[in-house]
Amino acid sequence: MEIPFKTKRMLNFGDCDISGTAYFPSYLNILNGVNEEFWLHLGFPWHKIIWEERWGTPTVHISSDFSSPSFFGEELEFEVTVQRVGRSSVTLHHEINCKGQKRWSSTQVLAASNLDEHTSIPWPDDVKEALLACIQEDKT
Ligand SMILES: CC(C)(COP(=O)(O)OP(=O)(O)OC[C@H]1O[C@@H](n2cnc3c(N)ncnc32)[C@H](O)[C@@H]1OP(=O)(O)O)[C@@H](O)C(=O)NCCC(=O)NCCSC(=O)c1ccc(O)cc1
Repeated sequence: MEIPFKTKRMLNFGDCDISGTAYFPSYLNILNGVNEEFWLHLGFPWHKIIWEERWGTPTVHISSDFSSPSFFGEELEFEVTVQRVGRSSVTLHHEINCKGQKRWSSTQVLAASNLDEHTSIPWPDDVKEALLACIQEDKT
């Protein structure tokens, strides 16, 4: 996986208001799709960990700053940086740019959670190792 993880998303009709300006609830849904893709590339696809292993990564904190508007038909570039790995949490930072301009950013904390008991669990060893490798290998 490229570190930091990068991917792109086009702003579709359903992501925007009637003026064609991106709508922030859609941004969060798009961001969740980017997270899902990040976990897939990390080696832990959500359909496997949720259905086969019964743990997930619910968001316990998220904050966002929106600096410039985005519009219908634009392609947003997402960059995901792992900032911190705790016992059961990981802090991800997302930078979202388009055409060389910063559009928004978000800092998000996910916590590994047992999906039957709804309590946090320590990261499985291989997951923690993969997350820590993202910090160590990030040269930016
Ligand atoms: C995740 C929880 C089960 C964890 O509860 P607890 O067992 O009491 O956890 P802890 O207090 O141990 O906290 C776990 C870690 O998160 C950290 N944490 C908890 N809250 C916060 C906040 N607000 N900020 C920062 N860090 C936090 C905490 O410091 C722990 O970090 P470590 O030291 O690294 O272990 C519980 O907080 C919860 O269910 N919260 C609600 C989550 C939710 O509804 N999120 C919104 C939408 S759901 C969602 O996004 C999603 C659901 C399912 C999926 O598979 C994927 C995504």
